[in-house]
Amino acid sequence: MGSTNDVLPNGKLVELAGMEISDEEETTSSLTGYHAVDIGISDVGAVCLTWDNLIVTVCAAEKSGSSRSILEGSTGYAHPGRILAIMGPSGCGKSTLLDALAGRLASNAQQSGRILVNGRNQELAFGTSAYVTQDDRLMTTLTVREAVYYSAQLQLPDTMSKSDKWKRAEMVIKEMGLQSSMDTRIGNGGSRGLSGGQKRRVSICQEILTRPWLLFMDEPTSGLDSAASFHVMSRIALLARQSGRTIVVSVHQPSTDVFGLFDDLCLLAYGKTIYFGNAASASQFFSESGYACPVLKNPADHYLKTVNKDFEQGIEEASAVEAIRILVMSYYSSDYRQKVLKQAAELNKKDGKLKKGNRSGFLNQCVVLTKRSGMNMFRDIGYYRLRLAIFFTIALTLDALFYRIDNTFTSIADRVAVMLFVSGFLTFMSISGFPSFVEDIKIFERERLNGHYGVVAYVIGHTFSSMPFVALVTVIPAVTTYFVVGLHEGIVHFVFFTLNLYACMLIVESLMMVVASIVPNFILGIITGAGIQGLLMLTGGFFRLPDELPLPVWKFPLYYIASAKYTFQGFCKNEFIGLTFINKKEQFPPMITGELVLSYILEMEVGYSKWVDLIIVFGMVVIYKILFICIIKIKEKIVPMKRAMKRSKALKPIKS
Ligand SMILES: Nc1ncnc2c1ncn2[C@@H]1O[C@H](COP(=O)(O)OP(=O)(O)OP(=O)(O)O)[C@@H](O)[C@H]1O
Repeated sequence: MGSTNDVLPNGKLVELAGMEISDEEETTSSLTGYHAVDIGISDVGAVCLTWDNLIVTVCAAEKSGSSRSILEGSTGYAHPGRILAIMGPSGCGKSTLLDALAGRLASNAQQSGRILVNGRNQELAFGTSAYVTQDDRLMTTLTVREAVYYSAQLQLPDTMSKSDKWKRAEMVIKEMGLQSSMDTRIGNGGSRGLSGGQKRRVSICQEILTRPWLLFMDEPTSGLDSAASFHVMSRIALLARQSGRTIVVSVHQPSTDVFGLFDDLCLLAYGKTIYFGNAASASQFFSESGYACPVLKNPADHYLKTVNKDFEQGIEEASAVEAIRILVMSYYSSDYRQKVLKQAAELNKKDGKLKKGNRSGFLNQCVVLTKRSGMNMFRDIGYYRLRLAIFFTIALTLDALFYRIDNTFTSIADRVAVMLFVSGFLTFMSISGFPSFVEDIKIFERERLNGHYGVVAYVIGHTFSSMPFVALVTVIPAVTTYFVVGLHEGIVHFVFFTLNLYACMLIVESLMMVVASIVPNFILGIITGAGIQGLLMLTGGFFRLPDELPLPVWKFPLYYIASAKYTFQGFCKNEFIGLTFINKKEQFPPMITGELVLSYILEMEVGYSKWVDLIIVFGMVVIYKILFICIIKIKEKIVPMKRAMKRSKALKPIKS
């Protein structure tokens, strides 16, 4: 069986995955006798992670309030310079353990027990650790080179030159064996690009760029063949051993070679700890417990097969249940567990505040995010290109239906219809960009949690990158419609019409951003966003005139905060003020001015200029952006606070 010692014989110069590790970089731990880089916690950022009696439960059925146990009192540690592998059958709680350690448990999960980082109860989110999650949230329109290089620009400090960032990006791409796919787009279901295993490696590239001191990886080898798995894991092993990084990985089915790269092993079965300790000693533990690994069999396969009861029935299932029971009991009464407790206690003595890595500056992040987001919007057909084509087609249809409207009484209804359609329906259709935006938000959440950049930089990047595209989907329909339909003549009127339409688009975009921050699911988000839009349009003062709106709720405050009120009002003021309409039917007066149409027929507030309406709408855009930032910040503050409260409760002495 491969072991750490096979790979890194003490006192020898060894070659691992093409790179050298010298004996000077290794010392032997006084406690367990293994080879690890002895890192002085206070000098550098090395991270010792320990956890004690970690219990995680989730609400099984929210109404009944019953909960299900996912982790049942896990105790262990992750040591600088070593790889800890978490193994176990599917659904045994590997990801849950990683999430709990990384401070990322789902909101319906309850956690108790103690997690200490360098001997302290401190949070692990936002830049203090990196986490390669199981789902690869990548910008699918970018090539491998672009994705990793943008990541390098976002994460690596400004003191590093651009060429060095390029070199680092290329180096990690090569380390992950992606050099032949450098210029392939990542792709997704619609546009085929990289394979699942290649995407996995791009995710890893992005997280190891900065050489994080603590790295969590959920199934880093899923989708990879055994050779690729070995190469990927050996690079990660090298990262741990050469520079004292602490690495925790969950793995499903490692080959013998890959298993040989693990230093420590946490073997779980249905939430219970079967074994924790030196990976190489697991074989001995299984033998001592009566489940010896047959000769020439992959030990990882043997361990997993022994404790998997998912596919067994009757007597076989009972034997797996029995094996789990015996192994759990055997482990809890063994020296292996005593060693773990001792090692964890030793690691907890090393007191050190967690340091955030030195990252790229705010301005640089804004510029890089603007460029990256702009490129994504340009390449993603769903973001703006399809919308532009549809808006153009609709603009042509408006031309055909309202071609050169005249100045008669009947044109009043025509003009109102055009204004309503433009301010209502065209902007309503801006919701169609929401799915692309939700994908964007998911990437933001991953990168934000890993501390790549902050929410303000993201909002600035997204806003600036979208502005030219929004301008394009505004100007093209505006030019196509305005003159052919024959709306109010004059360049100033046209400019106002275009600016107001631009503001309409921006406000829907900003509103949808807020919706996405609360409902980050594109089907639920579209329903919610469309509902809010519909509500704001209905109360905007056209479908029911302002004086007819029920006073509570619909008039105060909805009518006054509905952007549709100001956009529609702005369009109508721009259109009607200064025009006179001629009557050709005898029962009506011979003419009526646009001002009278606004104040008596449409009951609009004509006491102030259309420019004020426009400024109010732009002000609302800013308010929505600030609201988005606040929601993200509040979520970021409240979730860790809740966890800290749960943890401090759990810090009460644990009964043995
Ligand atoms: N937030 C949650 N709410 C409800 N159930 C959950 C939650 N998180 C995890 N679980 C359940 O806990 C169990 C363990 O899940 P987890 O993802 O940790 O397993 P795993 O060992 O990583 O599985 P796999 O190897 O298949 O990824 C599963 O049955 C899962 O359905």
